[in-house]
Amino acid sequence: MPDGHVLEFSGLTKRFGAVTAVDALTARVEPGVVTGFLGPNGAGKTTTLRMLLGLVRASDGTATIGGKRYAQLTHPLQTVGAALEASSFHPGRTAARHLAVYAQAAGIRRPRVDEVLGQVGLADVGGRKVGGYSLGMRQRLGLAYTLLGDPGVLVLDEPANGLDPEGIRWMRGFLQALAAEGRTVLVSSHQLTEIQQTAQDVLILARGRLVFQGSLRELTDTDEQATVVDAPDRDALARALDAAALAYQPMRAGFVVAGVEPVAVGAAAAAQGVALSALQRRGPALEEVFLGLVDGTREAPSPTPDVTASVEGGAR
Ligand SMILES: Nc1ncnc2c1ncn2[C@@H]1O[C@H](COP(=O)(O)OP(=O)(O)OP(=O)(O)O)[C@@H](O)[C@H]1O
Repeated sequence: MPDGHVLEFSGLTKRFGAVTAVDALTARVEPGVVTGFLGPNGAGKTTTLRMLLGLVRASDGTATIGGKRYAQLTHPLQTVGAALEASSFHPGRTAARHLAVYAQAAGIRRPRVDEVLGQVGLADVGGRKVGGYSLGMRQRLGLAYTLLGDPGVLVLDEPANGLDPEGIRWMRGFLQALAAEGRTVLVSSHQLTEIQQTAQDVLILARGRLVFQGSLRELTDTDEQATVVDAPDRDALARALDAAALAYQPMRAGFVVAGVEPVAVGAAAAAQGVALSALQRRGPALEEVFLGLVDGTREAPSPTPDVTASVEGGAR
């Protein structure tokens, strides 16, 4: 099994004239998990990936794969498989022929072509000309190309573009399986919803700057917790909350009590003998946090508080 490598960006900067497309990006991408590279259109994701792959020269800083710049890799296709958005395939060539050309150039044995076509679900159509491929089939072909050298690192730009819901589900499972094998998988997207169910970690870029790096779980681990509580007798519940001086907002799913833990809300209800039908903690919606970070109205969540660290440390 190929080893994943750490991807490291250090002060990475790219200026196009007056435009700073990527601004002092410092981040690490670890093997073994799918990492989402998120940001709105124009945030600088593609430019970052192009610098990582040696396609664009950085104005400043470095981007390395296992400690080496792309140009220093002895066997690039066997180390990192990359599919950037505009992967172009000659329409008059078959998918198998395309892959065979790349395989030969990289010293990869020919049977590998059929293997990767099978892996991405194109085994039956590998002999067809790419000109007749749907966008989703081209995406799969792009992925097949990245897998040719059985690399430990995969870098994919918007791989779900053009896929139907079934294709998106397939891609999700496929990328997670590759990461579970120990590979490094970096996937860019401008849509949180696309990444949400695939990635464990995320880097979020806005206007060329890193606004968040961490796990998706940490992203919503903010102070904006609330408790949602409900009871068959809502009037009695309202009286119990009033008696405990807890402010609440009636919603369809129950009452939302902002900034109060479920245990305190449950105790208030119990004190008045009110039976509950629901009691749960609610964090801010992920989408809300993402958009706030991107438009600058929200700060990145602070590092996990000490109390959580010691609980987790104690459990180990
Ligand atoms: N070759 C170039 N010359 C001049 N400006 C460029 C060039 N390439 C990118 N830019 C600019 O750099 C910024 C970042 O673009 P980039 O394509 O990296 O963003 P992105 O996050 O990948 O967006 P998208 O999701 O739309 O691809 C944009 O303002 C873009 O116009």
